[in-house]
Amino acid sequence: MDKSVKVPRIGIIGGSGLSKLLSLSDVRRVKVETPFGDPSDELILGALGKAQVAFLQRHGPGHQIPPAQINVRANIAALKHVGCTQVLSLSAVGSLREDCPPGSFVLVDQFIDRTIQREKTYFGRGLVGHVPFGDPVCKRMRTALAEVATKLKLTHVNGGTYVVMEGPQFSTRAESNLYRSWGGTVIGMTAMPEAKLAREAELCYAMVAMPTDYDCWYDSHEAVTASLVSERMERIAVQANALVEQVCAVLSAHQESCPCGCDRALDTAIMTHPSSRNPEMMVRLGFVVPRIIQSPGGGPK
Ligand SMILES: CSC[C@H]1O[C@H](OP(=O)(O)O)[C@H](O)[C@@H]1O
Ligand SMILES: Nc1ncnc2[nH]cnc12
Repeated sequence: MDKSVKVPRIGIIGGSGLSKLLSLSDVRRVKVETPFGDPSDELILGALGKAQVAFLQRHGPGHQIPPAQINVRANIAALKHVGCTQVLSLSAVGSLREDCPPGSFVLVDQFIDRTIQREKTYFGRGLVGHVPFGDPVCKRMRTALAEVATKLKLTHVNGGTYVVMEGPQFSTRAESNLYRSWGGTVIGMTAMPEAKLAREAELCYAMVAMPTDYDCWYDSHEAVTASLVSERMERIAVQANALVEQVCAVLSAHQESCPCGCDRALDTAIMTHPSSRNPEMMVRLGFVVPRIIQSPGGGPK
């Protein structure tokens, strides 16, 4: 890999209706091959103001990849490989709460993972690991997002639970009401396993959820359709871009180690004895977390 590609960057994952960043300059596209297969698309490297970023369309060019078939392991591995240390993820969601209307922003701090069909870990037989996940979102990133959202006078809620459903069909009304009774704030199909894999990759991760609809629970509002999601995302794109651009300026100043410990998640994670670790799995994990093989004596035990 060209060395100039690998500088400290902010990874930005764009979801439905957010296929590009409006003010990106010095743009170049790179194809990253990973031991986990191909990411959803080439990464778009560039500068957002003074911040170096890597943008990835989650559903691929022209929205070809459905939520359950996104190769999230490759997406996260590719972002890490080009030097990303923080990942800002954007997702169009249904709102489960009256006070998070379409057009607002929810700075998510928790998830309920209801997905069933997806590859969710870089670990496995021969290399067993369990990362802490009580606080799945990086507090330093979420604080920065809240400050910028306030400065931009965006309607936003700081904190909220994102229920991740399998899809691709939207929920039944009974399910939607069940998720509300669980304390869900928003519902979408893509935040998992993204957040889990970001933690295993020792990346800081934050999720900006953008409600486009009230799912199907709210009788006096239109129930969700894919067309409604696209239409509402078009309306919010300029505000979403402003939030991303301004928060990247703050995130790019995060040079020191993460106070929440996101960048050291593997320190306490690995169960398999060093002499019993599968060498191929170590190499694959090493693509994502190079320190695990670069410093066998000093890296995670
Ligand atoms: C087009 S409606 C359903 C689809 O939109 C959201 O995608 P993303 O999270 O990538 O913005 C939602 O999670 C579903 O995947
Ligand atoms: N109601 C909804 N359910 C799941 N994903 C969504 N994305 C946007 N709206 C959604």
